[in-house]
Amino acid sequence: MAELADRYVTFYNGQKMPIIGLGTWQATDEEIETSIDAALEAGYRHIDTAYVYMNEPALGRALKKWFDSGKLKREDLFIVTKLPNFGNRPESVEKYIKRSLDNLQLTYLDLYLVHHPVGLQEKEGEMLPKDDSGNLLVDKSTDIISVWKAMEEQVHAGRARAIGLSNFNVRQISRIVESCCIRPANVQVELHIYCQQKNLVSFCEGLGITVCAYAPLGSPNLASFVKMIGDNPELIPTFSPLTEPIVIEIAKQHNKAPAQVLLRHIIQRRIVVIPKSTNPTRIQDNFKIFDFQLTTEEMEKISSLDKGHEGRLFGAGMLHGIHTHPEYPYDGTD
Ligand SMILES: NC(=O)C1=CN([C@@H]2O[C@H](COP(=O)(O)OP(=O)(O)OC[C@H]3O[C@@H](n4cnc5c(N)ncnc54)[C@H](OP(=O)(O)O)[C@@H]3O)[C@@H](O)[C@H]2O)C=CC1
Ligand SMILES: O=C1CO[C@H](CO)[C@@H](O)[C@@H]1O
Repeated sequence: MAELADRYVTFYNGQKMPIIGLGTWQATDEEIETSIDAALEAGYRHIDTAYVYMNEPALGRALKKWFDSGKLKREDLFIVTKLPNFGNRPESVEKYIKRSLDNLQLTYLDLYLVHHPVGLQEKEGEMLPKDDSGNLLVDKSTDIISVWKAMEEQVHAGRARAIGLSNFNVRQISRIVESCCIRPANVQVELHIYCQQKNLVSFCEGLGITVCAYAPLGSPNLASFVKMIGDNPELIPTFSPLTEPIVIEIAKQHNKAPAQVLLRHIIQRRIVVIPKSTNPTRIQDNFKIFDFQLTTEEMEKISSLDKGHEGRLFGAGMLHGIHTHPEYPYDGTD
């Protein structure tokens, strides 16, 4: 059994974030209810969503059911959601956090993240506002510093216990840290065996900022999403962490599944993971990562699989037009 301390990371303000949470991107309303039930029964206490995933209302209903049953209390859970790109304006932050809280039927969030440094224009009801040529409607006037000030106000107002950033690069995090009153508590970025974010992780560690890994299994459904939004799935790299031979070999040694080794490798680096699944068996399996340990040699073997920025799946190949924004974060450097 894992020590209790192994199951959390601790923010600089003392708040504890469960080191594994359930990802919910692409989960439909119907899937949310069964996956939340399966996850909470399996022991998950941390759920990751976002305004743009459009499943906050279903998640809110599922959570209410658990609270009403008396099986769990609000303070037992760690709920994360995110400010949409089209809310990246200081005057929009309060509006969107209030909408998320209403959707989730909650009075506070444990962590509220700026989803992305790139601001988009607002087109009511559209999650990815685009022009007639299919280019994202970027808003080049985004001022990430003033957006952050508005995020800080959400902590003062009691709507968020902690605030953080997602998809920001090291230089952007550094700009926020230099001018902030409340430091980001957590930074959520793409992180898996081929994109290990070694520089960003050590930069954040040095500042006492925790890191959360999205797409820890390599987001195997990404190409179908890219096709669905009208982008070219052929531009998405075909890396597949789940079928990496070194991972399969290590998994056999431990009598574990490749997904469990991928997740274990990340939490052993003291990084939070949020694997998404709507399949109850996989939800349970993904949580069974506290009863084995990778050896130093195994950690090193997996560490050597890193491709740095080349290993990124969520890059310029998707969201046509996003790279024209001055805050586009993935230019191949830190
Ligand atoms: N901040 C950001 O910009 C982003 C945040 N995120 C967050 O991170 C979460 C995780 O990332 P995501 O992109 O979903 O990708 P993941 O790497 O978590 O992969 C999820 C996919 O893997 C499948 N899967 C889950 N468990 C297993 C298993 N044990 N074996 C084999 N396949 C499995 C799932 O299918 P099935 O459901 O059928 O099990 C699903 O298709 C998101 O859900 C979201 O909450 C994600 C992307 C960007
Ligand atoms: O969380 C996310 C999942 O992927 C989507 C497409 O890029 C984004 O909305 C967002 O980054």
